Amino acid sequence: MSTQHPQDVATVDVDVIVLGLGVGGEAVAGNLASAGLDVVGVEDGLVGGECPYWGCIPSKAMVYAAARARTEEHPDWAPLAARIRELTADWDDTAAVDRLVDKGMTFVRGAGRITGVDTVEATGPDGVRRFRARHAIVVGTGTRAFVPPIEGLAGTPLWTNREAIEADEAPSSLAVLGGGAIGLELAQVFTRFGTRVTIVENGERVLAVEEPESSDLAAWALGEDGVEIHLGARAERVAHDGKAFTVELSDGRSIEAEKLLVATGRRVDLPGLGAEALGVDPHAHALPVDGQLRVQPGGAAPAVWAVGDVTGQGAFTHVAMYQSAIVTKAVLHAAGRGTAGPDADHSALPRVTFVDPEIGAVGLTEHQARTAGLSVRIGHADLAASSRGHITGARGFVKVIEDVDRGVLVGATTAGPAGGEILGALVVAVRAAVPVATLRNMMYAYPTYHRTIESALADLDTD
Ligand SMILES: Cc1cc2nc3c(=O)[nH]c(=O)nc-3n(C[C@H](O)[C@H](O)[C@H](O)COP(=O)(O)OP(=O)(O)OC[C@H]3O[C@@H](n4cnc5c(N)ncnc54)[C@H](O)[C@@H]3O)c2cc1C
Ligand SMILES: NC(=O)c1ccc[n+]([C@@H]2O[C@H](COP(=O)([O-])OP(=O)(O)OC[C@H]3O[C@@H](n4cnc5c(N)ncnc54)[C@H](O)[C@@H]3O)[C@@H](O)[C@H]2O)c1
Repeated sequence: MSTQHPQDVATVDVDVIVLGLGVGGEAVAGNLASAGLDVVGVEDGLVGGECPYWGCIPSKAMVYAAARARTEEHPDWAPLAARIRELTADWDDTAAVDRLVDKGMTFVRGAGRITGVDTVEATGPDGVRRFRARHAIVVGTGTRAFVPPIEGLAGTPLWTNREAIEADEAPSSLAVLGGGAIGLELAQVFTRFGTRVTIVENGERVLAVEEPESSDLAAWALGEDGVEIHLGARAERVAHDGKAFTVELSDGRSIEAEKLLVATGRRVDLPGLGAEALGVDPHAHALPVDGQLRVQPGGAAPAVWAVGDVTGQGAFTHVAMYQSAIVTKAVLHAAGRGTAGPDADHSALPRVTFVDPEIGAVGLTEHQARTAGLSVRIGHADLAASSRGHITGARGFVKVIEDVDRGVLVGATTAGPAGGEILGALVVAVRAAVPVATLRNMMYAYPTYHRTIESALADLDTD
């Protein structure tokens, strides 16, 4: 550990400082270093962020293994735990750091904090280091699991997504707080490995950000797998006696479980990253950005860009990746290299919740479209009524939302086997504003699940 005093540390001038090297920051830092800029990247945890180590990649490996486990009499967790250790390189980011360093980036392990419109201070194992950016600071600090202030919860050995992903064995029982994407995906994984799972969801339905039909399907599917779901119930008190948790609910019931997974949403840490130094309200839910993803504190815009979850435009890896290309171009332009690129367009945001059956969605839900004041027509079709659904007995549906004034789709849901894959067609339809008339005058291969899109489009007439 260095014994230097922070005030003795000289400030090093660089072209760009990237704060947080998760999905978004890693891509921007790599791109800019490859383009020849002098880039310093500051990362407190693992380079790559949540997605490869505790998010998308290991959780989808779990989903994949759980689909097979469902058909086995005595599913074994050990091979899955080994597979996850392999996929995450045992939670080691050496290869990712080396990739960035090979591109010319200077890597600093430590917690970074913005101290001025162009300065960052990083505190890590090697002490304090200070940097000043000639062209840009890029913030990609992501989100952390939010643990609600429930009596007795703090200080217990609770699980967030991280401990759930790192689990060496499936517990005998698991209580899950929160019926969002994380809670649902992990609940289904563990129940399929023999864990008795109970979900406690504050709201009136699970997966509340999606269509009510999606909530019903997800609740039905998890119920079929044996998951118990308590809706409209708040956890009021939590206790841990050294062996198991007791969760007391607002409706008077209580749940006992060996483990407790808290999946009640995620939060950005604006005070922690020093957002106040930019003139941003540290209590805001995200960094406010313009179309070029430049931070907009309200007054004069500093040369600071944001990428990924911290922008509040959708907490998905594909959002961070999409935004990283826009930020790369914008920073290169600010550095006098190349032309300005187009603004980000988040209107056709795809989401896939990887429960079985998968629930894909893009753009607006029916409720969002109506709230936005659009003149709306809805088309709905059951997968079971399609030829392929008839053959396989699969459950699911396609729902499309038309903006009648423009004659285009503004949102859609594709739920069923491969729902996330079928979604692709409707992401194109929404993003490219393909006229509904054209979508109706095309062929859908027989007998596929995606033919249900054609049936949903035909159903628009009945609305
Ligand atoms: C269980 C789970 C499953 C998910 N599944 C999917 C999925 O299937 N598909 C999908 O699209 N998305 C999924 N996501 C979401 C996805 O992981 C995130 O959207 C994505 O990781 C966001 O990338 P990011 O770069 O914005 O932030 P992050 O990946 O969170 O990375 C931010 C990085 O910044 C670092 N950092 C933070 N503050 C500082 C600081 N002050 N100084 C230095 N470093 C700092 C952190 O250590 C971290 O490494 C999932 C998330 C979870 C938790
Ligand atoms: N497949 C994917 O792409 C994927 C998978 C996992 C996560 N993610 C991303 O991560 C984000 C966060 O996921 P999440 O599931 O943690 O959050 P979420 O915000 O989607 O869901 C949290 C749920 O917890 C409930 N809740 C809040 N406080 C509660 C309490 N005290 N008791 C009981 N319930 C409570 C909320 O009503 C909500 O339904 C997602 O929105 C998504 O962007 C994506």
